[in-house]
Formats: sequence, structure tokens, C-alpha cells
Amino acid sequence: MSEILLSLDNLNKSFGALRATQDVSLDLRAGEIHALIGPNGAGKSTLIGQIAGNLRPDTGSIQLVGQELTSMSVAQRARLGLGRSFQVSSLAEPLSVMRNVMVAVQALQGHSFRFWKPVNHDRSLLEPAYEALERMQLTHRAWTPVSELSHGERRQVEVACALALKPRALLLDEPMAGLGPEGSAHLTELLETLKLEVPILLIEHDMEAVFRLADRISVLVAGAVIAHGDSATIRQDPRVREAYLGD
Ligand SMILES: Nc1ncnc2c1ncn2[C@@H]1O[C@H](COP(=O)(O)OP(=O)(O)OP(=O)(O)O)[C@@H](O)[C@H]1O
Repeated sequence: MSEILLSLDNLNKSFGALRATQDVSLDLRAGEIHALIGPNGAGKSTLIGQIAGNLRPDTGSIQLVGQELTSMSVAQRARLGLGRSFQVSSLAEPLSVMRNVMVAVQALQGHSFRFWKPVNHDRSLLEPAYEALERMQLTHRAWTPVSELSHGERRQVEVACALALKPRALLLDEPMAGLGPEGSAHLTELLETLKLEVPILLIEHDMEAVFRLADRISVLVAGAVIAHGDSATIRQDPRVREAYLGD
């Protein structure tokens, strides 16, 4: 069985009387895409918040490569190897693609105040940034301002920013949002290759992409995992069809 990179053990999180996460346990293994799906309000963002470190679970634990993350800050988790791309674009529009990725690397290295060294010539930033752009097939756009990129290319840059930090596991929150069929197909192809290097926990509304990409799917309803399995199992599960697919 493949190595477990990320594991969630009995996570619980309530907002007042609302149990937004209920006894959630799941893991992410080397070489896979594990998708987390669920209808609106199912608790996906709340769960991602706990994994990324923006929210503290009430009980339960989160481990990355066997290390306890639960009480670590967002930055500590990132340094330990938890990569994350965001639903809302966080790129600096006027800056080049390369510069955006280098800034992401710089933030992780904790050298935000290296005034004495021009960022554009710093090999310790350039090399990981270039490598990440290569993996997202974006080197031809390296010196283009982000403002000139298509929506799909911006999504690729966002993933590249996360990759440049050399994560052991990657959280992708709705990477297909707003992409047309072509952009979505291209990103799907890239993620299929990427997962072999970095396993991906994928939150995604685009069901076609989920069924095509995911090795395993966990279905969240009212904060709890109601089903878990491969695409074929999830498609046929009557509880999932009733709760999520509305069929
Ligand atoms: N900070 C908060 N305070 C109170 N309730 C919250 C808070 N954050 C989320 N909730 C509630 O927790 C439940 C789960 O919300 P969450 O945003 O995690 O769901 P989701 O699956 O990500 O939904 P969507 O697909 O619409 O983004 C919802 O009922 C929501 O209203």
C-alpha cells in the first residue's frame, strides 16, 4: 500500500450548535488524487481551513508525513510541506509570472527582507520557480505580466506558486472554477501528471473533472463523510446520488 502523506483523524469542528465537521477521518497517499466533494454548505471549506491551519479543530488530529500539524500555524505547515492553492486569485497582476512564483518561494524561505540582493538574480529563488513553471508548462510565459494571462494560465501559475515550495502534499481548492472546457481539460492533464510527484487533495465542483481525475473520492454531507471509494463506487452509491447528485 502507498505511503500515507497526510492523515486526518476524527476531526470535529462546530460553530455554535452547528457541527460543520463531524468525526472526519481520511488520508492522502503517495501518487493519488483524493477528491473531496459535497453539496453547498457540506463543510468542505471548513475542513480545508482546518488542514491549512486557518481554523483550529475542536478535537481530532492532522498529520503530515507522520508529524503532528494540528497546533501549527499556516506558515509552519507550509514549511513542513503542505502546499495550497486558493479559490480566490492571490497573484500580483502587474508582476511577471516568474516574479510571482519567486515571491512565493521567498515568503517560504523567510527572506522577505533581503534588500541587498536583487530578487530577479537570486538563484535560490529563480531555480525552484523555474522548475515549478516547467512542471506547469508555463516557461514560455515566465516573463509575461500576470495581467496578460488567460484565466486558465493564472490557475496554472497559482498551482506553480504552491509547487515551488516543494510540498509533500497539495491542497487544491476548486482549481477548475471559472475555466472553460478547454482550460479545464488542460489543467486536468497537468494534474494527472503532477499527482505522481505530489499527491493532491482536491476540492472540486466540476464533477466531470473529479470522476476523471480522482483515484478516491470522499463525499461530505452535513459535515460528515457519508461515502468513500473510487469513481465507479461513488457514481453508483444511492446515498450519494440522493444527497449530492440529486438523482
Ligand atoms: N465562521 C463560521 N461561522 C458560523 N458558521 C459557519 C462558519 N463557516 C462556515 N459555517 C457554516 O458551516 C457549514 C459548512 O460551511 P462550508 O463553507 O464549510 O461548506 P462548503 O461545503 O465549503 O460550502 P460551499 O460549497 O458552498 O463553499 C455551513 O452551514 C456554513 O454556514
